[in-house]
Formats: sequence, C-alpha cells, structure tokens
Amino acid sequence: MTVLSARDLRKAFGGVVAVGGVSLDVEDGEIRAVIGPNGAGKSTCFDLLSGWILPDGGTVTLLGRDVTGWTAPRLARAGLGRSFQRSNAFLGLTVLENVLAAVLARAGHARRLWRHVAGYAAERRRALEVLEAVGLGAWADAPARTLPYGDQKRLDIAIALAVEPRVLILDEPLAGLAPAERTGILDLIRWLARDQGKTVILSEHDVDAVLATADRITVLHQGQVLTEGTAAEVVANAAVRAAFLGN
Ligand SMILES: Nc1ncnc2c1ncn2[C@@H]1O[C@H](COP(=O)(O)OP(=O)(O)OP(=O)(O)O)[C@@H](O)[C@H]1O
Repeated sequence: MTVLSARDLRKAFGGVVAVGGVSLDVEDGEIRAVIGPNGAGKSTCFDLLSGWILPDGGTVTLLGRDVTGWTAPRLARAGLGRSFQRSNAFLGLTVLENVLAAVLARAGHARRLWRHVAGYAAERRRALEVLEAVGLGAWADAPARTLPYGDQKRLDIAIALAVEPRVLILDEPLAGLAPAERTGILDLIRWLARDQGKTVILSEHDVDAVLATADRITVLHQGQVLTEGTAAEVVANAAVRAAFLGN
C-alpha cells in the first residue's frame, strides 16, 4: 500500500527552481532515502511533503487522501512527523519538556502549553515512552543544550515521533555524526520501520551511508528525480555514478 505520494511537485523561489516536477510513491513500512548533492532540492521536497511551504503545482497524497495545501499541524494530526536539518528543539527546556511540548501540540493544547504542565500525566507518560524508544530515557530531565550532538539528533527524532506518525520524514538525520553515532541512528531508523511499523523517508548526501538501510533510494539532482531504485540499482546507474560517485 502506498502511504505517501507526490505528483509533479513544483516549487520555485524567485528565479530558482528548487523542485521542478518531482513524483514519488512511498510504500507502507518502507525506508526511503532521498539523496542528492547540496541544492538538489531535498529539503524543499520535504517542506512540500510536510506542509511547511505550499507547492506552485502538483499534488501530495497521504494515506489515500489528497492533502495538497494542508498546513504542517494538520498533516501532523493526519499522521506525518518531520524532523529538520537544523534542530527545532528548545535548548533551554529539558529533553522531556521538548517532547511533551510536541505531544501537547498534537493533542491541541498548544495555546495553554505551560499553564499546568505538571497536570498532563498521560502526556508525560507518552513523552517518556518516546524518549525511552529513542534511547534518551536517562536524559529526560537534562536541559536539551547539554545533550551530546548525536543525542540531539535522537531528540529531533523523538519530537517527530511525538505526533504518533505513520510516516516519518527525517531531514539529514546523519549529518555531522561520527561513524558510531551514524550506526546508532540507522539502527534506530531500522527499528522504527521494522518493529514499529513506521514508514521512514530520510535525506542524506552520501549514498554509501544509506546503502545498507534504505529499501529504495530516490536520487534528486537539480530539483528533479534523476533515478529511483534499490541500492544496487542506484549504484549501478551510470547517470548517478557520473553525477555523484565519480567512478
Ligand atoms: N527559501 C528559499 N529562498 C530562496 N531559495 C531557496 C530557498 N530554499 C531553497 N532555495 C534554493 O532551492 C534550491 C534547493 O535547495 P534545498 O535546500 O531544497 O536543497 P537540498 O538538496 O536540501 O540541499 P542541502 O543538501 O544543502 O540541504 C537551492 O538552490 C536553494 O538555494
């Protein structure tokens, strides 16, 4: 079953065509990597898919519904979680408060967020569960700014998971990580897809980093899909090799 589709998505900023007619279909439980060099249009694509910006043209379908033009909060309630290239965690809040804020926002409590935080027992339990799931349970009461960088990436994933998404879009979850941390995040992503039934779409610059993890890889180049396929197909593709791999 296809859970997320894009058809001919387009977005230009002034004269710059960031996304020039992208179509893709992501299947339930799949790990999809979207790779491409700087400026290929990965983040813009993710912004379009998750409702952070409006497309100039094209459509987005989530779980069978046409959600084109839906706002990010509405898409979150419909089952789409998103992390960002630059963390959107509040560094002055604790790790738990960050996830709790996201849980409360989904539940529609955003406007009275800080009035009776202590009273939200069920939501706190849910936030703690999410932290345990991503391996940050021990950091719950620590200020987010004290987290090691690799764990900040885990917190970003926890915030995206707080909306209980079916589809999780992760913008460069491996960026800036040491090899051991990358392995840890890739293990987490595999667990989310294989054991928790999430569909995961992640962006990355480097095909090697996602070869063993992604079920399929979409290669973006200059705002368009250069090719899509399994890791083996993408690596064997002459156009991809010419554009990104050198040889
Ligand atoms: N808000 C914006 N205003 C103007 N141009 C933009 C804006 N956002 C993106 N662009 C341009 O659109 C193109 C695609 O950018 P985008 O950030 O989507 O690529 P990317 O593949 O995510 O790159 P990176 O890997 O560096 O994050 C680039 O030329 C970028 O400069």
